[in-house]
Amino acid sequence: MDVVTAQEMYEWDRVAIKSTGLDGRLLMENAGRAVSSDLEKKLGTHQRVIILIGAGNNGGDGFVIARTLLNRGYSVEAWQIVSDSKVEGDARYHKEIFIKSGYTLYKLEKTDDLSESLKSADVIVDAMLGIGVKGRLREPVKQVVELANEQRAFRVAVDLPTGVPADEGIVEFDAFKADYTCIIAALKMSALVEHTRVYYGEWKVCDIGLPVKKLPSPSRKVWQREGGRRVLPGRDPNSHKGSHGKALVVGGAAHMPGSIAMSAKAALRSGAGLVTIATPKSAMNAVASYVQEATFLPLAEERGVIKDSAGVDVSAYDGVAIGMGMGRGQESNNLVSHLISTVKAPLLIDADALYQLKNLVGLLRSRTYPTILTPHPGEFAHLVDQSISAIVRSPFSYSREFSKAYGVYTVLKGPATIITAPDGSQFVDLSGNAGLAKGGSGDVLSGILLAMMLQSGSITYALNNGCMLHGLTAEMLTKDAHSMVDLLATDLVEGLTQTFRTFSS
Ligand SMILES: NC(=O)C1=CN([C@@H]2O[C@H](COP(=O)(O)OP(=O)(O)OC[C@H]3O[C@@H](n4cnc5c(N)ncnc54)[C@H](O)[C@@H]3O)[C@@H](O)[C@H]2O)[C@@H](O)CC1
Ligand SMILES: [K+]
Repeated sequence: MDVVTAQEMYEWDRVAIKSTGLDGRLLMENAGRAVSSDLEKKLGTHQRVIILIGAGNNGGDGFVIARTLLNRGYSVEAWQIVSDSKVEGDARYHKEIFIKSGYTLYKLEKTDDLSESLKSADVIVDAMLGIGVKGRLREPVKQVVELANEQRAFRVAVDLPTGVPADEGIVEFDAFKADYTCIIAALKMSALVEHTRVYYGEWKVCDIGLPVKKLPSPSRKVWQREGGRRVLPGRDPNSHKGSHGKALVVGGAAHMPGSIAMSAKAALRSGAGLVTIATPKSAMNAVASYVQEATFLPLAEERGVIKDSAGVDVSAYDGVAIGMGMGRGQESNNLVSHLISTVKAPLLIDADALYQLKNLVGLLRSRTYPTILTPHPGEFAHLVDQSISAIVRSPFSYSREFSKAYGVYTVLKGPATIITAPDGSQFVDLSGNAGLAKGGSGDVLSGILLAMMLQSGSITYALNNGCMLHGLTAEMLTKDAHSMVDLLATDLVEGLTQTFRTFSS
């Protein structure tokens, strides 16, 4: 599923019309019908529907929806909220068909009249503005949006909620608050960004018959379960432990043995052949009691945390992850820079090692093997010297810029996790739920990602699938055994068993 900006959507529209001769009015008819059919699944036959229609093509979709639902016998009032002279082009064409079909068009003259109608509505459909919105809402749209938001009716947006920008990064806006959004043709970027996604409610993308083969690819996609399943690494019947990769996880401290232990166990549960844990000697017993299958590489320590361990030999491993529960003291800085310079295999940098990376970021460019960073927005903000709110408002551009500048894979974690490759191509993983918002989930993810990389020819597929397996496990566990409140990271490690049994079969 592609994710587009407003500009990319307009380009799709242009290419579709130019390359095939499809008429814009036909696309509008398709859009309106697709939305109507989707909406019908949510409508009771006696429910009163009010459709709010604006001046542009989003309003044009509204005329088609109103006509289609009225033709199908629903109780619909269509309200044009702008003056007649503003309705032009394809929207005007569909307005005329609506009127010639014998239906009444209500026009906004006194807000009180619309207000009365809205009060008795069961469903309010917003076809006022779509991807063409510019800046804060102007009157009369602003007032109508405020009125609609006050009602108890079920609110449905067409394409995107009026006022919400299609792109990331725009902070000042007023918007229709939808319970459900029927998105036209392609998912808009703002549906995945924290401060705008809340306005969409639940959503679905409706197909309007664009010529898929002809459309330019936006190089930004949602990673989907079926695609993921197809590229999940299998288990060769003749394989042995060496066939599935030797992993090294580096981190832990005497007062924080849990993180590295969970990463190691998650890596084993995700199919790594052998896992070695490099940790201070004083943390080893605690870690070993949780992961009996791992071997150990004791590291020099001072007061329970890793001390300068620059000499540690990492040549024997097929993949390395560093940072989980390591602590942020300067002592481990040399170790991080040593691994960046010497690991001749995929190197995943997480948690406290991301913190250390700030002074070492220039070294990343010299790596010839894949480097993977797995920050949450706070860690990423620290790394790139931005505020957390700047990152969560523009996660796509910040992670793309960073990945391209330093030649690394960035896994920016969140409700929509964005996985960016060094060439700037991006995938979004939407699996998981709020049960994951707890200490330790990230450690488990690092272990899964490391194991997936050992077993897959493609780092991107490994990361996408690793994020998805992690999220699916949370979803599965909170469906039966757990709630989102009590779910623990160790539950995720154990839950991987069922995810692999069901997802990879
Ligand atoms: N393939 C496509 O791209 C298709 C797009 N369609 C629809 O067309 C929409 C885009 O149409 P348009 O480009 O006409 O744009 P919109 O319909 O989103 O908005 C344009 C109108 O909004 C007004 N406007 C902009 N900012 C405003 C503000 N802050 N306050 C008040 N009024 C404001 C403009 O004056 C203009 O009249 C899509 O969202 C979708 O609903 C569909 O008709 C089908 C095909
Ligand atoms: K809309």
